[in-house]
Amino acid sequence: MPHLQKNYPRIKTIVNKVGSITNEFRVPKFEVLAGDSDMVTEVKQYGATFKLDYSLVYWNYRLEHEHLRLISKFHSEDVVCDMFAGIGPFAIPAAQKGCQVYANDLNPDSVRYLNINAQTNKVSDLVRAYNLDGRKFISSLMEVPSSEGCLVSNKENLKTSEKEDMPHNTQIKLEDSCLTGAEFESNELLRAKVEGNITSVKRRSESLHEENGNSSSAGNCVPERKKRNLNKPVIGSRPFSEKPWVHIDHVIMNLPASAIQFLDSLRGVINRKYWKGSLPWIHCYCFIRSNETEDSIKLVAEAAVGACIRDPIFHRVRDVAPNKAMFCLSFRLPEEACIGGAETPNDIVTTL
Ligand SMILES: C[S@@+](CC[C@H](N)C(=O)[O-])C[C@H]1O[C@@H](n2cnc3c(N)ncnc32)[C@H](O)[C@@H]1O
Repeated sequence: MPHLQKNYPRIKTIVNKVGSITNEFRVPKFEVLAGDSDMVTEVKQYGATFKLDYSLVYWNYRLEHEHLRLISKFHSEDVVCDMFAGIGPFAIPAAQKGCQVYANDLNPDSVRYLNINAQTNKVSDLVRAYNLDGRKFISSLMEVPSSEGCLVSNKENLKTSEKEDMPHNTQIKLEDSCLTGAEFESNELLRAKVEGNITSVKRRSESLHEENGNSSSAGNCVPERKKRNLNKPVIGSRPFSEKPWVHIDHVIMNLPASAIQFLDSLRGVINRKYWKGSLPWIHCYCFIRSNETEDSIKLVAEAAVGACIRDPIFHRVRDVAPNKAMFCLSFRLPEEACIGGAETPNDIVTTL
Protein backbone atom coordinates (compact mmCIF):
# COMPACT_ATOMS: atom_id res chain seq x y z
CA MET A 1 0.00 0.00 0.00
CA PRO A 2 1.66 3.25 -1.10
CA HIS A 3 0.42 5.34 1.85
CA LEU A 4 1.70 2.79 4.37
CA GLN A 5 5.08 2.84 2.67
CA LYS A 6 5.02 6.62 2.86
CA ASN A 7 4.28 6.58 6.59
CA TYR A 8 6.67 3.74 7.40
CA PRO A 9 8.72 3.82 9.65
CA ARG A 10 7.06 6.75 11.43
CA ILE A 11 4.10 4.67 12.62
CA LYS A 12 5.37 2.84 15.67
CA THR A 13 2.14 1.80 17.38
CA ILE A 14 -1.34 0.82 16.23
CA VAL A 15 -4.09 1.09 18.86
CA ASN A 16 -7.80 0.48 19.07
CA LYS A 17 -10.08 2.55 21.30
CA VAL A 18 -12.05 0.32 23.64
CA GLY A 19 -15.15 1.02 25.73
CA SER A 20 -16.61 4.41 26.45
CA ILE A 21 -14.95 7.23 28.34
CA THR A 22 -16.01 7.26 31.97
CA ASN A 23 -13.12 8.88 33.82
CA GLU A 24 -12.98 12.50 34.94
CA PHE A 25 -10.07 13.41 32.67
CA ARG A 26 -11.89 12.13 29.55
CA VAL A 27 -9.01 9.82 28.68
CA PRO A 28 -10.09 6.92 26.44
CA LYS A 29 -8.81 3.37 26.95
CA PHE A 30 -6.77 1.85 24.14
CA GLU A 31 -5.58 -1.66 23.37
CA VAL A 32 -2.28 -1.94 21.55
CA LEU A 33 -2.77 -3.94 18.35
CA ALA A 34 0.82 -3.74 17.15
CA GLY A 35 4.11 -2.06 17.98
CA ASP A 36 5.39 -0.25 21.09
CA SER A 37 3.15 0.22 24.10
CA ASP A 38 4.54 3.75 24.45
CA MET A 39 1.76 6.15 23.45
CA VAL A 40 3.70 9.39 23.45
CA THR A 41 3.36 11.03 20.07
CA GLU A 42 3.31 14.34 18.24
CA VAL A 43 0.44 15.71 16.18
CA LYS A 44 0.04 18.88 14.16
CA GLN A 45 -2.97 21.14 13.94
CA TYR A 46 -3.07 24.34 11.86
CA GLY A 47 0.67 24.88 12.12
CA ALA A 48 1.01 24.09 15.82
CA THR A 49 2.73 20.98 17.14
CA PHE A 50 1.28 19.11 20.10
CA LYS A 51 3.09 16.46 22.09
CA LEU A 52 0.90 14.16 24.13
CA ASP A 53 0.62 10.76 25.73
CA TYR A 54 -2.58 9.17 24.45
CA SER A 55 -2.76 6.97 27.54
CA LEU A 56 -2.74 9.95 29.94
CA VAL A 57 -4.54 12.91 28.35
CA TYR A 58 -7.56 13.81 26.23
CA TRP A 59 -7.03 14.36 22.52
CA ASN A 60 -9.59 14.36 19.72
CA TYR A 61 -8.35 15.13 16.21
CA ARG A 62 -11.99 15.54 15.09
CA LEU A 63 -12.15 18.89 16.90
CA GLU A 64 -9.51 20.53 14.73
CA HIS A 65 -12.03 22.50 12.69
CA GLU A 66 -13.84 23.66 15.84
CA HIS A 67 -10.60 24.80 17.49
CA LEU A 68 -9.84 26.81 14.38
CA ARG A 69 -13.38 28.22 14.08
CA LEU A 70 -13.42 29.56 17.63
CA ILE A 71 -9.90 30.99 17.50
CA SER A 72 -10.85 32.83 14.30
CA LYS A 73 -13.29 34.88 16.42
CA PHE A 74 -10.51 36.15 18.67
CA HIS A 75 -8.43 39.28 18.16
CA SER A 76 -4.71 39.42 18.77
CA GLU A 77 -5.04 41.48 21.96
CA ASP A 78 -7.78 39.42 23.56
CA VAL A 79 -7.43 37.86 26.97
CA VAL A 80 -8.68 34.29 26.93
CA CYS A 81 -9.53 31.98 29.80
CA ASP A 82 -9.68 28.26 28.99
CA MET A 83 -11.31 26.42 31.87
CA PHE A 84 -10.80 22.87 30.50
CA ALA A 85 -7.73 23.41 28.35
CA GLY A 86 -6.39 19.87 27.92
CA ILE A 87 -2.98 19.95 26.22
CA GLY A 88 -3.77 23.30 24.61
CA PRO A 89 -5.56 23.00 21.24
CA PHE A 90 -7.41 26.28 21.95
CA ALA A 91 -4.78 27.88 24.17
CA ILE A 92 -1.74 27.42 21.93
CA PRO A 93 -3.20 28.76 18.65
CA ALA A 94 -4.87 31.61 20.55
CA ALA A 95 -1.47 32.53 21.97
CA GLN A 96 0.08 32.15 18.51
CA LYS A 97 -2.42 34.76 17.41
CA GLY A 98 -1.16 37.06 20.16
CA CYS A 99 -3.87 36.45 22.79
CA GLN A 100 -2.94 36.15 26.45
CA VAL A 101 -4.25 32.87 27.77
CA TYR A 102 -5.06 31.62 31.25
CA ALA A 103 -5.32 27.88 30.67
CA ASN A 104 -6.44 25.34 33.24
CA ASP A 105 -6.96 21.61 33.49
CA LEU A 106 -7.61 19.27 36.39
CA ASN A 107 -5.43 16.56 34.87
CA PRO A 108 -1.80 17.24 35.90
CA ASP A 109 -0.52 15.35 32.85
CA SER A 110 -2.53 17.63 30.56
CA VAL A 111 -0.99 20.67 32.25
CA ARG A 112 2.47 19.15 31.87
CA TYR A 113 1.95 18.68 28.12
CA LEU A 114 0.27 22.08 27.83
CA ASN A 115 3.44 23.67 29.16
CA ILE A 116 5.63 21.54 26.88
CA ASN A 117 3.47 22.53 23.91
CA ALA A 118 3.56 26.21 24.84
CA GLN A 119 7.36 25.96 24.85
CA THR A 120 7.59 23.99 21.60
CA ASN A 121 5.38 26.51 19.86
CA LYS A 122 7.26 29.45 21.42
CA VAL A 123 4.28 30.98 23.20
CA SER A 124 5.21 30.34 26.85
CA ASP A 125 5.16 34.09 27.46
CA LEU A 126 1.49 34.24 26.59
CA VAL A 127 0.22 31.13 28.36
CA ARG A 128 -0.30 30.74 32.11
CA ALA A 129 -1.13 27.14 32.98
CA TYR A 130 -3.05 26.06 36.08
CA ASN A 131 -3.93 22.70 37.58
CA LEU A 132 -7.20 23.29 39.39
CA ASP A 133 -10.82 22.27 39.34
CA GLY A 134 -12.58 24.57 36.85
CA ARG A 135 -14.73 26.19 39.53
CA LYS A 136 -11.85 27.00 41.80
CA PHE A 137 -9.85 28.25 38.83
CA ILE A 138 -12.45 30.79 37.72
CA SER A 139 -13.26 32.06 41.21
CA SER A 140 -9.57 32.42 42.03
CA LEU A 141 -8.84 34.14 38.73
CA MET A 142 -11.58 36.70 39.29
CA GLU A 143 -10.80 37.30 42.95
CA VAL A 144 -9.89 40.95 43.48
CA PRO A 145 -6.84 40.95 45.77
CA SER A 146 -7.02 42.99 48.95
CA SER A 147 -4.12 45.12 47.64
CA GLU A 148 -6.63 46.51 45.13
CA GLY A 149 -8.72 47.87 47.99
CA CYS A 150 -11.26 45.07 47.94
CA LEU A 151 -11.35 43.57 51.41
CA VAL A 152 -13.87 40.81 50.78
CA SER A 153 -14.01 38.10 48.17
CA ASN A 154 -16.38 38.70 45.30
CA LYS A 155 -18.56 35.84 46.47
CA GLU A 156 -18.97 37.52 49.85
CA ASN A 157 -21.10 40.08 48.10
CA LEU A 158 -23.64 37.46 47.09
CA LYS A 159 -26.63 36.48 49.15
CA THR A 160 -25.80 33.85 51.79
CA SER A 161 -27.82 31.20 49.95
CA GLU A 162 -25.65 31.66 46.88
CA LYS A 163 -22.32 31.40 48.68
CA GLU A 164 -20.03 28.52 47.85
CA ASP A 165 -17.13 27.34 49.90
CA MET A 166 -14.57 29.93 48.96
CA PRO A 167 -11.05 28.94 49.86
CA HIS A 168 -9.24 31.53 51.98
CA ASN A 169 -6.31 33.15 50.29
CA THR A 170 -7.45 32.05 46.86
CA GLN A 171 -5.03 34.39 45.15
CA ILE A 172 -2.11 32.58 46.71
CA LYS A 173 -3.63 29.25 45.79
CA LEU A 174 -4.02 30.37 42.19
CA GLU A 175 -0.43 31.49 41.96
CA ASP A 176 0.74 28.28 43.54
CA SER A 177 -1.12 26.31 40.94
CA CYS A 178 0.36 28.29 38.04
CA LEU A 179 3.27 26.16 36.90
CA THR A 180 5.65 26.68 34.02
CA GLY A 181 7.01 23.66 32.20
CA ALA A 182 10.35 23.95 33.95
CA GLU A 183 8.69 24.12 37.34
CA PHE A 184 6.54 21.13 36.58
CA GLU A 185 9.64 19.12 35.76
CA SER A 186 11.20 20.05 39.07
CA ASN A 187 9.98 17.76 41.83
CA GLU A 188 11.75 19.77 44.46
CA LEU A 189 10.05 22.98 43.52
CA LEU A 190 6.73 21.21 43.34
CA ARG A 191 7.23 19.74 46.79
CA ALA A 192 8.19 23.16 48.12
CA LYS A 193 4.98 24.58 46.69
CA VAL A 194 2.87 21.86 48.25
CA GLU A 195 4.56 22.43 51.59
CA GLY A 196 3.84 26.13 51.29
CA ASN A 197 7.45 27.28 51.17
CA ILE A 198 6.84 29.18 47.97
CA THR A 199 3.80 31.37 47.99
CA SER A 200 3.85 33.05 44.66
CA VAL A 201 5.09 32.74 41.14
CA LYS A 202 6.65 35.96 39.94
CA ARG A 203 4.19 38.01 37.95
CA ARG A 204 4.67 41.07 35.84
CA SER A 205 2.28 43.73 37.01
CA GLU A 206 1.44 45.93 34.05
CA SER A 207 -2.11 45.62 32.82
CA LEU A 208 -2.80 45.97 29.13
CA HIS A 209 -6.41 46.71 29.85
CA GLU A 210 -5.85 49.74 32.00
CA GLU A 211 -5.06 51.68 28.87
CA ASN A 212 -8.02 50.34 26.91
CA GLY A 213 -10.85 52.04 28.79
CA ASN A 214 -14.45 50.99 28.22
CA SER A 215 -15.42 49.34 24.97
CA SER A 216 -18.46 47.38 24.06
CA SER A 217 -19.78 45.43 21.12
CA ALA A 218 -22.94 43.83 22.50
CA GLY A 219 -24.57 41.32 20.23
CA ASN A 220 -21.50 40.81 18.08
CA CYS A 221 -19.31 37.79 18.75
CA VAL A 222 -16.23 39.63 17.53
CA PRO A 223 -15.28 42.22 20.16
CA GLU A 224 -14.21 45.66 19.09
CA ARG A 225 -10.51 46.02 18.31
CA LYS A 226 -8.82 47.98 21.04
CA LYS A 227 -6.40 50.83 20.64
CA ARG A 228 -2.75 49.92 20.97
CA ASN A 229 0.57 50.86 19.54
CA LEU A 230 0.56 49.12 16.17
CA ASN A 231 4.33 49.41 15.87
CA LYS A 232 4.70 46.80 18.56
CA PRO A 233 5.06 43.25 17.23
CA VAL A 234 2.20 41.08 18.46
CA ILE A 235 3.64 37.88 19.86
CA GLY A 236 5.62 37.97 23.08
CA SER A 237 6.07 41.72 22.89
CA ARG A 238 4.07 42.96 25.84
CA PRO A 239 3.79 42.12 29.48
CA PHE A 240 1.18 39.56 30.35
CA SER A 241 -1.91 41.19 31.84
CA GLU A 242 -1.71 40.10 35.45
CA LYS A 243 -5.13 41.40 36.40
CA PRO A 244 -7.68 38.95 35.06
CA TRP A 245 -10.34 40.43 37.38
CA VAL A 246 -10.08 43.64 35.32
CA HIS A 247 -10.84 42.19 31.91
CA ILE A 248 -11.19 38.92 30.02
CA ASP A 249 -12.60 38.70 26.50
CA HIS A 250 -13.41 35.01 26.15
CA VAL A 251 -14.05 32.08 28.46
CA ILE A 252 -13.79 28.67 26.76
CA MET A 253 -15.53 25.73 28.43
CA ASN A 254 -14.96 22.57 26.43
CA LEU A 255 -16.19 19.75 28.64
CA PRO A 256 -19.39 18.94 26.74
CA ALA A 257 -20.73 16.32 29.16
CA SER A 258 -20.89 18.77 32.06
CA ALA A 259 -19.60 22.27 31.15
CA ILE A 260 -23.12 23.67 31.39
CA GLN A 261 -23.15 22.67 35.06
CA PHE A 262 -20.05 24.80 35.58
CA LEU A 263 -21.78 27.95 34.31
CA ASP A 264 -22.90 28.82 37.82
CA SER A 265 -19.25 29.37 38.68
CA LEU A 266 -19.44 32.54 36.55
CA ARG A 267 -22.27 33.91 38.65
CA GLY A 268 -21.18 36.75 40.89
CA VAL A 269 -17.45 36.41 40.20
CA ILE A 270 -17.02 39.57 38.16
CA ASN A 271 -17.03 42.76 40.16
CA ARG A 272 -18.16 45.62 37.93
CA LYS A 273 -16.33 48.10 40.15
CA TYR A 274 -12.98 46.73 38.96
CA TRP A 275 -13.93 45.34 35.54
CA LYS A 276 -13.09 47.43 32.49
CA GLY A 277 -14.85 47.27 29.16
CA SER A 278 -17.37 44.76 27.94
CA LEU A 279 -18.18 41.51 29.68
CA PRO A 280 -16.63 38.27 28.37
CA TRP A 281 -18.01 35.98 25.73
CA ILE A 282 -18.69 32.53 27.16
CA HIS A 283 -18.21 29.58 24.81
CA CYS A 284 -19.81 26.63 26.56
CA TYR A 285 -19.76 23.24 24.83
CA CYS A 286 -22.65 20.87 25.42
CA PHE A 287 -24.40 17.84 24.02
CA ILE A 288 -27.96 18.16 22.77
CA ARG A 289 -30.01 14.96 22.63
CA SER A 290 -33.09 14.41 20.48
CA ASN A 291 -35.42 15.19 23.43
CA GLU A 292 -33.70 18.54 24.03
CA THR A 293 -33.83 21.81 22.11
CA GLU A 294 -31.70 24.92 21.92
CA ASP A 295 -34.37 26.66 24.02
CA SER A 296 -34.24 24.02 26.74
CA ILE A 297 -30.44 24.24 26.84
CA LYS A 298 -30.68 28.03 27.04
CA LEU A 299 -33.00 27.73 30.05
CA VAL A 300 -30.52 25.48 31.85
CA ALA A 301 -27.73 27.94 31.10
CA GLU A 302 -29.83 30.89 32.32
CA ALA A 303 -30.69 29.11 35.54
CA ALA A 304 -26.97 28.51 36.10
CA VAL A 305 -25.79 32.07 35.48
CA GLY A 306 -28.88 33.47 37.19
CA ALA A 307 -29.74 35.87 34.40
CA CYS A 308 -31.40 36.04 31.01
CA ILE A 309 -29.08 35.24 28.13
CA ARG A 310 -29.64 37.55 25.19
CA ASP A 311 -28.92 36.56 21.60
CA PRO A 312 -27.28 33.17 22.26
CA ILE A 313 -25.42 31.63 19.35
CA PHE A 314 -25.65 27.87 18.90
CA HIS A 315 -23.05 26.31 16.65
CA ARG A 316 -23.40 22.62 15.78
CA VAL A 317 -19.92 21.12 16.10
CA ARG A 318 -20.52 17.50 15.12
CA ASP A 319 -22.84 14.55 15.55
CA VAL A 320 -21.47 12.17 18.17
CA ALA A 321 -24.28 9.57 18.03
CA PRO A 322 -27.52 9.16 16.07
CA ASN A 323 -29.47 11.19 18.66
CA LYS A 324 -26.74 13.29 20.15
CA ALA A 325 -24.83 16.28 18.78
CA MET A 326 -22.09 18.45 20.22
CA PHE A 327 -22.85 22.18 20.21
CA CYS A 328 -21.06 25.33 21.21
CA LEU A 329 -23.31 27.82 22.98
CA SER A 330 -21.77 31.31 22.82
CA PHE A 331 -23.16 34.29 24.65
CA ARG A 332 -21.97 37.44 26.31
CA LEU A 333 -22.12 37.11 30.10
CA PRO A 334 -25.17 39.13 31.19
CA GLU A 335 -24.67 42.23 33.35
CA GLU A 336 -27.09 40.72 35.88
CA ALA A 337 -24.63 37.90 36.56
CA CYS A 338 -22.07 40.36 37.92
CA ILE A 339 -21.61 42.13 41.21
CA GLY A 340 -22.62 45.73 40.70
CA GLY A 341 -24.17 44.91 37.33
CA ALA A 342 -27.86 45.35 36.47
CA GLU A 343 -30.15 43.80 39.06
CA THR A 344 -30.67 40.06 38.72
CA PRO A 345 -34.17 39.37 37.44
CA ASN A 346 -36.05 36.91 39.67
CA ASP A 347 -38.48 35.69 37.05
CA ILE A 348 -36.16 33.24 35.34
CA VAL A 349 -37.84 29.94 34.65
CA THR A 350 -35.66 27.12 35.90
CA THR A 351 -37.77 24.10 34.95
CA LEU A 352 -37.32 22.17 31.72
C1 LIG B 1 -13.19 17.35 26.42
S1 LIG B 1 -11.59 17.68 27.10
C2 LIG B 1 -11.19 19.17 26.19
C3 LIG B 1 -9.72 19.44 26.14
C4 LIG B 1 -9.34 20.56 25.14
N1 LIG B 1 -9.98 21.81 25.47
C5 LIG B 1 -9.68 20.14 23.72
O1 LIG B 1 -10.46 20.84 23.06
O2 LIG B 1 -9.17 19.12 23.25
C6 LIG B 1 -12.01 18.23 28.71
C7 LIG B 1 -10.82 18.50 29.63
O3 LIG B 1 -11.35 18.94 30.89
C8 LIG B 1 -10.55 18.41 31.94
N2 LIG B 1 -11.40 18.39 33.14
C9 LIG B 1 -12.33 17.48 33.52
N3 LIG B 1 -12.94 17.87 34.65
C10 LIG B 1 -12.38 19.06 35.01
C11 LIG B 1 -12.60 19.96 36.08
N4 LIG B 1 -13.51 19.70 37.04
N5 LIG B 1 -11.87 21.08 36.13
C12 LIG B 1 -10.92 21.34 35.19
N6 LIG B 1 -10.68 20.52 34.15
C13 LIG B 1 -11.39 19.39 34.05
C14 LIG B 1 -10.12 17.05 31.45
O4 LIG B 1 -8.93 16.63 32.09
C15 LIG B 1 -9.95 17.28 29.94
O5 LIG B 1 -8.61 17.60 29.62
